[in-house]
Order: sequence, then C-alpha cells, then structure tokens
Amino acid sequence: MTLRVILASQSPRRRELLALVGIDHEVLPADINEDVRAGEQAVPYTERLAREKAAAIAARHPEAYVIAADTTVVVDGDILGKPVDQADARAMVKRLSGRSHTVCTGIAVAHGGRIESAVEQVDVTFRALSDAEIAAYVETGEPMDKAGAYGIQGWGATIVERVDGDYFSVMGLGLRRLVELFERHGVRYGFAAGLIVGDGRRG
Ligand SMILES: Cc1cn([C@H]2C[C@H](O)[C@@H](COP(=O)(O)OP(=O)(O)OP(=O)(O)O)O2)c(=O)[nH]c1=O
Repeated sequence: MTLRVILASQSPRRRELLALVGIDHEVLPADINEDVRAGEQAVPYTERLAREKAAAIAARHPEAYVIAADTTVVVDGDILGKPVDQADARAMVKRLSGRSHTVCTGIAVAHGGRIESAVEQVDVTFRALSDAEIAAYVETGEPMDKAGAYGIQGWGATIVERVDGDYFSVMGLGLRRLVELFERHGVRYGFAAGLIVGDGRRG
C-alpha cells in the first residue's frame, strides 16, 4: 500500500516542484474564499489560507497527507494577489520596479485531523524597468496567474536582481519547509526514495 499524497492546489508550479524532488501526488484543488480579512497581515493571511485549503481537502480524504500553500507579494504593507487584468498587472510590475518587496508563502500539511503549517518570507529585488519593458512583459501573459504579476521561474528571471531567502517559496512552495512539515507528521523524506512513513510505505 502506498502513502497517499494530495496537492490541494491548481498551481502548475507546485506540481512541478513536487515532481522535482520525487514526491508522487494527486491533484485536488481546494475551492475556498480567499478574501483578506479586515486588518489581516500577509503572514497570518497566507498561513490561514494554506491551512484552510489543506483542511478542505483533508476533511474528504482523512487517510491522505494533504499539501496546500498560498503565495502573496507584500509591498508597503499592501498585499498583492494575482492581477485581475493586464492594466492591473502593469500597475503591479511598475510598483515593484527598481526596489524590494517581500514574498510570503504559507504552507500546510494536513493528516489525521492535525495540520502542520509555516510561513516563509523572502525579500526579492527588481531592477528598474521602463514602461515599454513592463508593457512587453505583461504582453507575454506570464504575469496573469501569479501573485505580484511576475514569475521568477520564467521571463521574470531577467527582472530579478536578488533573492534573500528560499527561491522555491517565491515560486509557490518551499521544499525544505515542506519536508520539515512532513517530519512533524512522522514522515521522513529520502533522496530518491521520496516520502517514507515508519513502516516503509512510500509516497
Ligand atoms: C511571486 C511568484 C508567484 N507565483 C505563483 C505561485 C502561485 O501559483 C501563484 C499565487 O497564487 P496562489 O493563490 O498562492 O495559488 P494558486 O491560485 O495558483 O493555486 P491554489 O490556490 O489552488 O493553491 O503565484 C509564481 O509562479 N512565481 C513567482 O515568482
């Protein structure tokens, strides 16, 4: 019998990252309300959302280990989610141009009625961009499904000057932290072996 791992996310980046380190999984995106509560800061917000996404799927699949995450960009205390349209995307990229912002990624692993969670904060600095460059970048479509309207793993890589923290958390799922959360559930990670519970079952 295999260890069942469910990724409660529609994000193709999160699927790629799990595949990168050999964590076999199914995908069952969670449909929850992602509204920010009045006065809620990015760190508690992203952790709450990751936990709610994990809990929603774990309630239906109690035998599984459910992974969920939530990523936002924070600048001047404002939380930037995904842009609603191209004008919004241009405004977001312009706001991030030539300065630093923080990427917050909440991550959660639910199993057996318990949820282990954490938040990674990473400072990212953009080089200065001209309006023409911003328009051309948004034209590619890359920003549209991403928090803060950029993807560090795509053409956005040519915009990022420095990253202070975990690169994979910027992409949407911190793998070092994920392994730590599994360990809190008593599940070990082995290179090449993947996830291993006490009796040697694999996921
Ligand atoms: C900053 C940044 C974000 N992103 C992505 C990761 C996430 O998919 C997305 C943030 O949206 P999220 O709401 O965290 O996730 P999602 O809507 O894609 O998926 P789900 O809610 O089902 O889990 O932004 C990148 O791919 N690269 C980046 O550099």
